[in-house]
This record gives sequence, C-alpha cells and structure tokens, in this order.
Amino acid sequence: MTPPGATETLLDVTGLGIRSADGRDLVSGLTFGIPSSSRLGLIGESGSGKSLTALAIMGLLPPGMTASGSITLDTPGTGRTEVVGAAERHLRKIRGRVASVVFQEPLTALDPLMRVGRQLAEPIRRRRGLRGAALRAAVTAALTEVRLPEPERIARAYPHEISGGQRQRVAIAMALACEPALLIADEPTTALDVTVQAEVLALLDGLVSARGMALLFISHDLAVVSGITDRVLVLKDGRAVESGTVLEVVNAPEHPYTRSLVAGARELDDALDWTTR
Ligand SMILES: Nc1ncnc2c1ncn2[C@@H]1O[C@H](COP(=O)(O)OP(=O)(O)OP(=O)(O)O)[C@@H](O)[C@H]1O
Repeated sequence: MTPPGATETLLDVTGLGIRSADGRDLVSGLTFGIPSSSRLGLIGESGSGKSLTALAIMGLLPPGMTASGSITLDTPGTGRTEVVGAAERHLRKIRGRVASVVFQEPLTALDPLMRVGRQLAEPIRRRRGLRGAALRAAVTAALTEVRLPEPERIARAYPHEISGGQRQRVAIAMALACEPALLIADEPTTALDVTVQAEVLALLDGLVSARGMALLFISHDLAVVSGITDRVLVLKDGRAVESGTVLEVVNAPEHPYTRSLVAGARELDDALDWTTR
C-alpha cells in the first residue's frame, strides 16, 4: 500500500543479479520497488541473499562480486541515479539517500576504540556542518531521539561500556545522522533478548513514521516483519518466490517455502498463547 503523499518510487530494483567472484549466481532476476515513505519487508532463510541485496543497493558489494540489472534511486536535484556499475563519486551521492543499520552485529558498526559521541559526531558534522558546542548539542539530541537515558554519559562511553540494546540505539542514531530517505534495517531480531528487541522495533517504527522515511526491513522472521511492514517479498535461494501485502501472503501463501514460514509463525503464536494462558 502506498501511503498518502508517497507519489513516486524512491527505489527501483529491476532484474537484479549478484554473482560471486567464482561465478555463482547468488541473487537472480530480483525486481521490486519502494515508493518514498513506504515499507517493504524482505524475508528469507539464512543465505537467501537478503544482505547482499542490501549491500548492492548501497553500492557496497564485497570485492569481486558483480551486480547486473538495474537499481535506481531517486536523488534530489539530479533525478534518478543508477547504482549498478556506478563510479565511486556517484555512489557517494546515493549513500546520503540510503543508510543501513545492521542489527546482527552492532559492535562491528561501531569503532570499539572511539567514544560513542565522537563516532556519532562525524556523520552529523559532515551532513550539517556543525562544530564545537553546536555539534555536541546535536550529538546529545541524536542520542535523546533514540530514547537513550543519560545521553551525555552515553556519549562519553566506549561501545563495550554500554548494553547491547543501547548499542542498537546508537547504531540507529548513526544511520539517521545522514538524514536518509531510505533506511535499511538488517535482521533486527537476532542478537537481543525478546523484550529489548520489541523496544528497539517500536523505536524504529516510530522514527521511520516521524521522519517520513522509506524502510527496507530484512528478516527471516515473518511474525516480526508483519509487525512493521505492510508489504513483503519472500526470497529463496536468491530468487523472489512470492510478494504481496502481509495479509495476502499470510492468508494465502502460494509457494511451499512461504507456506512453511506461515506455519512456523503460527506455531510460535500458538506456543506463546499457551504460555500466557
Ligand atoms: N563475501 C562473500 N563471498 C562469497 N559468497 C558470499 C559472500 N557473502 C555472502 N555470500 C554468499 O551469498 C549468499 C547470500 O548471502 P547473504 O548474506 O545475502 O544471505 P542472507 O539472506 O542475508 O543470510 P543471513 O540471514 O544469514 O544474513 C550465501 O550463499 C552466502 O554464502
């Protein structure tokens, strides 16, 4: 569903292929679009090509891997920009429009040797040209926006001195610092305990709405995806096997893999019902 105000497609992926250095097709013929301010869930088992798709959109595929097909992004001032085959200087423009939070490994998103505040200051300085006291105030505001208590203390801390949930929030603040039009959230449901996951997801949901961002939400968990997006695309072995609204897919899954995902999510639901009774 395209929300009110979302008139054009922010991201258009057409016939995307990703090939490894040794010639294996890791993603094939993938086509989807994300209108501005709308959300899409990309779901699939481990190794199905979700993270590589995200990297291809940002023009950050690992060395030796090649993309084919087309990925275009609406860029302000210049219209649409093709990511596939773009030179590094064009890709820089695109990276301002797209940011990603990789939740699986929030520690690797952060430099362990640098205080949190300094890490966050860098993209804010680049984006908004702030310095000194104004930059410090912007860092505090960014940490407050992701609902971190005692933002000044967190800013002074090193990543290992704060909790996993707090690191996730810092990673979200870093991604938001460049004010992207599209946020890619990769596997937010791994690595954290269930309560913290739910809090982080609610935060993400609120921020995406408040800022009118588009969201590409990557997960292997259908229940989580259906809580945050209204459209899903199911990936298996690097190919799209099904797409539609969450309701369509959950109520009438067509592909056997999607059916097994839906059955798995239902079993979990039943188990949770049982434990809360
Ligand atoms: N740097 C790499 N070199 C070679 N093959 C890779 C590389 N990165 C990923 N792959 C392969 O590409 C395929 C897709 O990987 P990808 O990381 O996109 O899967 P995924 O769906 O995101 O899985 P997960 O949920 O485990 O992160 C896998 O078969 C993986 O082994």
